Amino acid sequence: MKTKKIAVLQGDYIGPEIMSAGLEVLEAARQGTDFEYQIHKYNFGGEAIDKCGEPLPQSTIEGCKSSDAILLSAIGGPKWDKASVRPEAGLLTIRNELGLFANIRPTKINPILARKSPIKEEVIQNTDFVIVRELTSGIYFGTPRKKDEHEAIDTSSYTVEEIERIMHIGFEMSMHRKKHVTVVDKANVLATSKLWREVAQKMSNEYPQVEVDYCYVDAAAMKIITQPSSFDVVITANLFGDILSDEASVLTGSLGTIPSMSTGVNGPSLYEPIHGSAPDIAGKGIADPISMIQSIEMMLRESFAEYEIADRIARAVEQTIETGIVTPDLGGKATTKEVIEQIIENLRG
Ligand SMILES: NC(=O)C1=CN([C@@H]2O[C@H](COP(=O)(O)OP(=O)(O)OC[C@H]3O[C@@H](n4cnc5c(N)ncnc54)[C@H](O)[C@@H]3O)[C@@H](O)[C@H]2O)C=CC1
Ligand SMILES: CC(C)CC(=O)C(=O)O
Ligand SMILES: [Mg+2]
Repeated sequence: MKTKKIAVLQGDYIGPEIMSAGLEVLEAARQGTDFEYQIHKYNFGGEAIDKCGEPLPQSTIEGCKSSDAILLSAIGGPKWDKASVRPEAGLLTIRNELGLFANIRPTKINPILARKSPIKEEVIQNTDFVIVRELTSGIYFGTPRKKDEHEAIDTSSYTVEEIERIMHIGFEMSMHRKKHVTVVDKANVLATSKLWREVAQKMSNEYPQVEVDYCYVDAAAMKIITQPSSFDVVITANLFGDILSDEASVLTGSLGTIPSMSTGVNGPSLYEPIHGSAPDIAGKGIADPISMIQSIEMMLRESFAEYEIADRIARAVEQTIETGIVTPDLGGKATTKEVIEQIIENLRG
């Protein structure tokens, strides 16, 4: 079997802490199997600004393009908030450079974690949906963009082609799930959202088996909390998907547990937690590593078809949560290191 090349962007603040935790679990899980990989680390984000003067050096783009998959933890933080080019700009550019237009963010309730959720168990039970977020267009990429002392402008723009390709991913995904798509937009106000609906309505004719409904983003924000099990595949624009996925993470107990995959037409996919670099807890040894570990699990399934290793990781994480060895975001007292040690012990079980 060919050795897989994994590009690693370890990020800022808690980034390196959760990345090394995740890689330890990957190494423990693949032992005794024929899955071979090589890690190649590249400078990215704030770390790259410090070392190379820019958040996304060309060598990082090239290294990522030549890899089989990319692992990213999280970038940014107060150290670079006043930088002329912030780490976040590097994140947007890498998504664009690699053509990663679809960001898949799952929200699935684990019965053990359900007890940690601030939402009532009877409300969240049976929740299992994915947010399919458009990732390389919309207001995060709009021009003109302007800010001076008197005025600031952001522009949101979508073409039919950009909407069609993300709709296609979402509809296809629904065919392997409950065949239910919810298109989330603000079509009562925004021109881009009106176009989203038109494209969605046309595409729904190609998928007669799929039940499609439409929901304004403000109502969707409410329904995610009150009726989360009513969703299957949520297809939405860049900004709305960013916000709704952080909201959805509350259902599972913590933002620190949610992975994601960003994918495009060709080239490697990128796997990363949905959260940021959590500067408030960096260096304390208490960052929840589960989001990073689940991102690695997702990589094993989606990029490498290593289902057996991925399943073993999933079970080891679940067993660890069951024994109550969890970090403070999930109401526990364990450190990142203790969580990892327990997961590895379960893997060796
Ligand atoms: N993909 C990326 O790299 C992203 C980067 N960011 C950047 O991260 C920086 C911090 O942003 P914030 O708004 O504070 O969002 P954040 O997601 O970093 O943190 C929000 C809250 O969640 C907690 N949290 C996040 N991940 C956790 C984990 N694994 N374990 C335990 N608790 C966790 C944090 O401690 C904090 O209280 C900013 O510079 C922001 O731009 C934000 C989102 C995504
Ligand atoms: C920091 C932003 C550019 C990205 C973000 O919040 C996200 O992708 O979840
Ligand atoms: Mg976000």
